[in-house]
Amino acid sequence: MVGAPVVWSLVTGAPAPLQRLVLAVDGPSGSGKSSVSRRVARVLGLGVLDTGAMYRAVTCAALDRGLDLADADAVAALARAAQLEQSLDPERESVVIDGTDVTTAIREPRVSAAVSAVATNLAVREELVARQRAVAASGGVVIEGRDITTVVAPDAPVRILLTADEGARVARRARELHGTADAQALAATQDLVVLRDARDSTVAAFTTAAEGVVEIDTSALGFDEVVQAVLDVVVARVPEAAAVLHPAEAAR
Ligand SMILES: Nc1ncnc2c1ncn2[C@@H]1O[C@H](COP(=O)(O)OP(=O)(O)OP(=O)(O)O)[C@@H](O)[C@H]1O
Ligand SMILES: Nc1ccn([C@H]2C[C@H](O)[C@@H](COP(=O)(O)O)O2)c(=O)n1
Repeated sequence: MVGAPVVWSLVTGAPAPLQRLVLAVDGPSGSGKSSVSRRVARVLGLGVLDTGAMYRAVTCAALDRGLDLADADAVAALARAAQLEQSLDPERESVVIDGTDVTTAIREPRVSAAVSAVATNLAVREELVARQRAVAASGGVVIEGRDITTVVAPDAPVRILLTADEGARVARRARELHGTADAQALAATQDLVVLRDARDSTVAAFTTAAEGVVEIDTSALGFDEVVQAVLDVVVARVPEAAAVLHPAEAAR
């Protein structure tokens, strides 16, 4: 079919050069970075680090301990002391903080509503960025968030900013949360996306691409088309990646 997306699939294990690869992905809420990064990691045989989950885990622990999130020192102390274990396996999402499995809890509305207060705490950011850089140093990973292309891994060989217009992002989130993007669902979702981005953008630049970062506007693209666009950038920047990819024979 003319114009049908060609989706890459993995035919062999990732070659040695990809084991050192860091693919940095940023974007605003609903741009698709978590879902796209997970799929790309699977296809390339890489790990995936969801850095938003780290901010969410600290938020969860702070709320569970009854901390006042406005108490920047107390929350930063918690972040510094926290034992955070996170699966990098794209097939298995798992987040454990100080022995408590918060994989599901970090997605609860109470955490989504509060996480910006933690993500805008500069001392918390310093701690979590250091941990994210340690993962980047090991390589073989897709890292996604808001400041990966600019702060965490500005030297990564592949850096991508996923964008989408506000309407598309709110509609995606509405479908995810309410199963529909009707007027009521859109209204209920608008602030979740727009206000959080406004708060988060006070500490990270994720709306315009920094120099050397490839922007992919996903507004009019389907999920598989975005995955392919990302893989095309990877192959353009790291030609060795082509050795493990071939066009899928049928749409996946
Ligand atoms: N190109 C696309 N077209 C339609 N829906 C998409 C597309 N990409 C992702 N989605 C869907 O949009 C929703 C939001 O995607 P995702 O969670 O990956 O975004 P995100 O950028 O990581 O957002 P956040 O930072 O808020 O977690 C998901 O339900 C996902 O399946
Ligand atoms: N590198 C990052 C990753 C995430 N954040 C903020 C943005 C959100 O408020 C929160 C949770 O992220 P999400 O799971 O919705 O992607 O953490 C950030 O500031 N920097």
